Amino acid sequence: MPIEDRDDAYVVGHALAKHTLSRLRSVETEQVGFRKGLVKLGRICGYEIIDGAMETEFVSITTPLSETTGERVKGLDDVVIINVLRAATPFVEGLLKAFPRAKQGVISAGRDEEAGMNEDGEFPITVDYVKLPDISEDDTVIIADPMLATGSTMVTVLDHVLEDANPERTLVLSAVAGPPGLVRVNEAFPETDLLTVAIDERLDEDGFIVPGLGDAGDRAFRTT
Ligand SMILES: O=P(O)(O)OC[C@H]1O[C@H](OP(=O)(O)OP(=O)(O)O)[C@H](O)[C@@H]1O
Ligand SMILES: O=c1cc[nH]c(=O)[nH]1
Ligand SMILES: [Mg+2]
Repeated sequence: MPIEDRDDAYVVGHALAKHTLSRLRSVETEQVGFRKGLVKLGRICGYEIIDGAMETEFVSITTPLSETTGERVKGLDDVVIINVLRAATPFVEGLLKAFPRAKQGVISAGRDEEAGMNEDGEFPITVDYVKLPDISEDDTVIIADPMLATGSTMVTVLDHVLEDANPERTLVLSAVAGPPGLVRVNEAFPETDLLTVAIDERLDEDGFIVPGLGDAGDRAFRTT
């Protein structure tokens, strides 16, 4: 199934993506299964991005027997993947199976859970480390973070990534998105495309996505 265009996001409709996300959601899936699931989901999403958002071109090929025409994906070398530490790490490992030659950037950005959500539904975000590659005007930038909840983290990340860059396309890839995060990122960065595997119902009073899958970082890294 292709990527579906909803009003506020594109949704990955691949059956294996939904299957894998359902395993991730289950409270019975422990650390190793959870981490492997995020890797697998990243790989599937990467293939879906190629299938749904990238063009192919015809190329001449010589097989051991004859000349023929084949197809290659255009722009595979012009991809930048940004890992939002920490929960995106296994997700990015999977994405790299689809884009093995991507340039990579890392941003450590986290919600200040102790401060909590303010009355506008935003978290203060602490940014500890930013290391980005050069981003050119031909590049497709994929910012990976499995959870898009209030959008506070992603807006901060996009501020950093797009501060000095004007890539051809910017994609925010999540596994699960909450409606407030989609609205916030769309308002702040209307040119950015949001792609997710599921759009969930709501956020709870602590800013967690419901039904969601809990705290992705804690589940993947076995912290509490
Ligand atoms: O949309 P938001 O409300 O900003 O929430 C989403 C953020 O929360 C999680 O990270 P967290 O701050 O828990 O850091 P971690 O990856 O280190 O656990 C998640 O990986 C996102 O980065
Ligand atoms: O539900 C949520 C919200 C933010 N971060 C998570 O890991 N899970
Ligand atoms: Mg976390």
